[in-house]
Amino acid sequence: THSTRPQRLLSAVQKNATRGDPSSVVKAIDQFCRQKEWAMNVGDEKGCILDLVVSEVNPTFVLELGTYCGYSTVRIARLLPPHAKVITLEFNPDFAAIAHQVIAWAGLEDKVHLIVGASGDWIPKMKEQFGLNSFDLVFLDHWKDRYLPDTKLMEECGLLRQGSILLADNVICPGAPDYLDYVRRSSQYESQYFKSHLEYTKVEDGLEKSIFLG
Ligand SMILES: Cc1cc(-c2n[nH]c(CCNC(=O)c3cc(-c4ccc(F)cc4)cc(O)c3O)n2)ccn1
Ligand SMILES: [Mg+2]
Repeated sequence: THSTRPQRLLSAVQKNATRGDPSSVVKAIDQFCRQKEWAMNVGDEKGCILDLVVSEVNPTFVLELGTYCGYSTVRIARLLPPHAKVITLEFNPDFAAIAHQVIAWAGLEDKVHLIVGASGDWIPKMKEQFGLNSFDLVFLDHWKDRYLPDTKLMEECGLLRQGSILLADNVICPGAPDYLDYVRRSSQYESQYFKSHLEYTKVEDGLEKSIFLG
C-alpha cells in the first residue's frame, strides 16, 4: 500500500518534532520539504514574513483559506494570544485529516477550528456559525482563482472591518493577477508587496498585504 505525500509529511513530524512544541513541528516540515519532498506549504522564507504580519496584527480572529497539511495554521496559531482563534478551511478531506493530526501534534487544537469544505459555501455562514463580527486577519492560500471572488464575498458578508488585514500567498506563483489588480487599484485597500520565493525554490513569489480601509 502506497502512502501519500501528506502522510509522509505527517510521519516526518511524528518522528522529528516534539509533541506540544509548535516550532519543532514547523522545523520538521521545512526539513522534510527541503531534504525529501517538495510540498505546497508557505515555507520558511515566506513563513517569516507571515510571522511578522501576525505578530504586528496580534489578531483575535484569523481566517485561513487553504489549510493543506496545517503548516501555516501552526505558524499562525503558535503566535496567538490565549483566547484567539484560527478558523481554517480545507477543501480536500484527505489533506484535512493530515492537518488535524499535525495541529494536534503541535498542541494547538484549542486555538484552531478546522473545517472541510469550500470557501464559497462557508464564508456566508461564518458569522452565524462562530458568533463573530469580523476577521482581524485573513490568510489567503487556497485556489488562486478564488482569491478575488472570496474577497468580494467577505466584503459583502460584512466580515471585514476598518483595519482588517488580508495577506495573500502565491500572488506571483502560481499567481492571482485579478486579485492583485483589484486590491492595488481599489481605494478601499492599501496594499504592499513582500517579494520572496516559491516555497523551497529559487522561483520568484511573494505575499501581498492589504489593509481594508472600510
Ligand atoms: C475553494 C477552496 C479551496 C481550498 C483549498 N484547500 N487547499 C487548497 C490548496 C491551495 N494551494 C495551492 O494550490 C498552492 C499551490 C502551489 C503550487 C503548486 C504547483 C506549482 F508548480 C507551484 C506552486 C503553491 C502554493 O503555495 C499553494 O498554496 N485550497 C479551501 C477552501 N475552498
Ligand atoms: Mg500557498
